[in-house]
Amino acid sequence: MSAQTPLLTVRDLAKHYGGRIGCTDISLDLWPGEVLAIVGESGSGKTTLLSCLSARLEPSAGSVRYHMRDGEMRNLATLTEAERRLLMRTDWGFVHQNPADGLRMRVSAGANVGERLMAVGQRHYGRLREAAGDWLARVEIDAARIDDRPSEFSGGMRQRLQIARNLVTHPRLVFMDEPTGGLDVSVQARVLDLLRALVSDLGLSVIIVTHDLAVARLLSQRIIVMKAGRIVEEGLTDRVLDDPHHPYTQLLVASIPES
Ligand SMILES: Nc1ncnc2c1ncn2[C@@H]1O[C@H](COP(=O)(O)OP(=O)(O)OP(=O)(O)O)[C@@H](O)[C@H]1O
Repeated sequence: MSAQTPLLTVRDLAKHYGGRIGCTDISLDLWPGEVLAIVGESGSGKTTLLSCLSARLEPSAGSVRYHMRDGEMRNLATLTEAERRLLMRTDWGFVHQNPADGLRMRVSAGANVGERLMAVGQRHYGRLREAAGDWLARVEIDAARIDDRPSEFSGGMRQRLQIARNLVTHPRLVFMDEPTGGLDVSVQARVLDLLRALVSDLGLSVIIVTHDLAVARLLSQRIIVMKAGRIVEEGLTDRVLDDPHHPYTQLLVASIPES
């Protein structure tokens, strides 16, 4: 794929809930290998935007186009349900804040990872198990736990398992919704380190929603700041956080506790 072609192109996107604005006037490009953070206070439209970008919610106006593996730029609104599901199971990942939303809690850790591979046609039991074992190791879960269910895992382990389940198919684009939001602070740091290493090793493109500017600083190269459904500022993460131009961003940055 040409480095000159964006992976995702968003133009004049809006989502309304009745008379209420979810998000509006959103235009952006995501480039291959780029990590983009969407930040803003509660109710600013982050989740609405992420849902529209990941084809979970139909926009009220505007377009989201994705550069498919075959090179075609497709408007997500024109995908068939089968095409959309295939994208979600293969080329895309989605890491939820609550691991239970992205895992099957009553099947083993190994099966949680293997299942995504089966969806792309891998059938050989030995190879599925080997790949699952490799991925558990990559997310620092002891191989001896492969037959345990996620319901027997700690919160941090569950989140690492959810990450493994998402990455096993080598997606090109991973959406993340507050991936460390539900974890204890001490556990957050380890999951963040792991995410950062995996994103860089695999050259992933990521769109991450977070209200935590420290998470945005650690993971993202570019940031968009949302307020009342609109983008009020965007730019390179270090620039936006070190030299915020919009008064709202200045307020957000000022509210980070000094560490
Ligand atoms: N299903 C819905 N029905 C009606 N209004 C909604 C719905 N979902 C979101 N909204 C409204 O859209 C706006 C944006 O909400 P959204 O959940 O996208 O914000 P957010 O930035 O993700 O907030 P949080 O950080 O609290 O998750 C809010 O005014 C919200 O009340």
